[in-house]
Amino acid sequence: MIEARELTKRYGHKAAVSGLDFRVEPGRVTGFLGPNGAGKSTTMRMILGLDLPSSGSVTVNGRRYQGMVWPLYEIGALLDARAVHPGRSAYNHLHSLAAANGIPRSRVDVVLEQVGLTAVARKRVGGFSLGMSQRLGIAGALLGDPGILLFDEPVNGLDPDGILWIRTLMRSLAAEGRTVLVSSHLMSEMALTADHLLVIGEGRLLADMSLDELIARDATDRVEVRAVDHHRLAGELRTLGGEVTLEPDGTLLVVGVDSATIGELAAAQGHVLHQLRDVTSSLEEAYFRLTEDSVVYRAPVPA
Ligand SMILES: Nc1ncnc2c1ncn2[C@@H]1O[C@H](COP(=O)(O)OP(=O)(O)OP(=O)(O)O)[C@@H](O)[C@H]1O
Repeated sequence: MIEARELTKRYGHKAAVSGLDFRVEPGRVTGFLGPNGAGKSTTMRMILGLDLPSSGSVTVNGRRYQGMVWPLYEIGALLDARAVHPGRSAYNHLHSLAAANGIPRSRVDVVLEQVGLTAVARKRVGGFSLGMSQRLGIAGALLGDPGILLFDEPVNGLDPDGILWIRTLMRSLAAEGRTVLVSSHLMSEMALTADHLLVIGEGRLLADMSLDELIARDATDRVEVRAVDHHRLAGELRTLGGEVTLEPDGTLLVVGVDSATIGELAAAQGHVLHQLRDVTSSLEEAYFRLTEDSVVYRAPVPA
């Protein structure tokens, strides 16, 4: 388990992370979300002892990372997959990591097999594709067979096969009872991978809840209707108390009247419908609404 208490990091006058309180529990994948500059990497670096908190604390299995004798047995991390000496082979890279951390050499073959790099183990890392480098980074994280794993943007730049592989790996690590914390900007991927979410904005905790709860909290039940005479139908739905938005393509978005009622009204009034469907909120929509006030870097939307 990872536990942060009032975790704060200031750079000069600016707080990158402000009073974060959270627990990352075992047995599930916890997604770590937030806009650019929200403080995700800074938090991960503090968990791993690469940065010291200005105040507050963060512990791994109840202890600070700096106090661990052999940390790779407790927590493994993928932060920057390209941060590997390019002239080394995958095998040598993992072997030296194992040797420096008191991990038996036999684990190197095990993790190479686990990430599918056995066939290229003797090749120079400098010639690896991004996907192969990510796999090597993950092999390094798994080397000590730790109970806690941290992945910073693990699917960045990966092809669909690579993304599916990482998703499956994370789910199986969590199913084995491990603690898995993963940051990502890909909402559709997070919706498929994470059970629980921590959302931060401008260094502050915005949400700490299950994926289902976050989506349900934001949900506004809407119905999408396409009708031949959409202007007449829109008027009739407004008379029923519906809030109706007319999209440029003629689609009506209706809040406040359910799809069964709309279907019955359409039949009674002789409307020809081309579409009638319930729309549920996605994680992406819930995320946008949650973080809209804390986006630091925002470009103007093209007209
Ligand atoms: N070494 C540093 N010195 C000064 N400011 C820093 C340093 N590291 C991070 N920051 C600032 O702290 C804030 C949080 O940055 P951080 O990289 O943790 O965000 P992030 O959520 O990981 O962003 P991204 O999604 O873009 O990776 C940013 O405003 C960043 O500019």
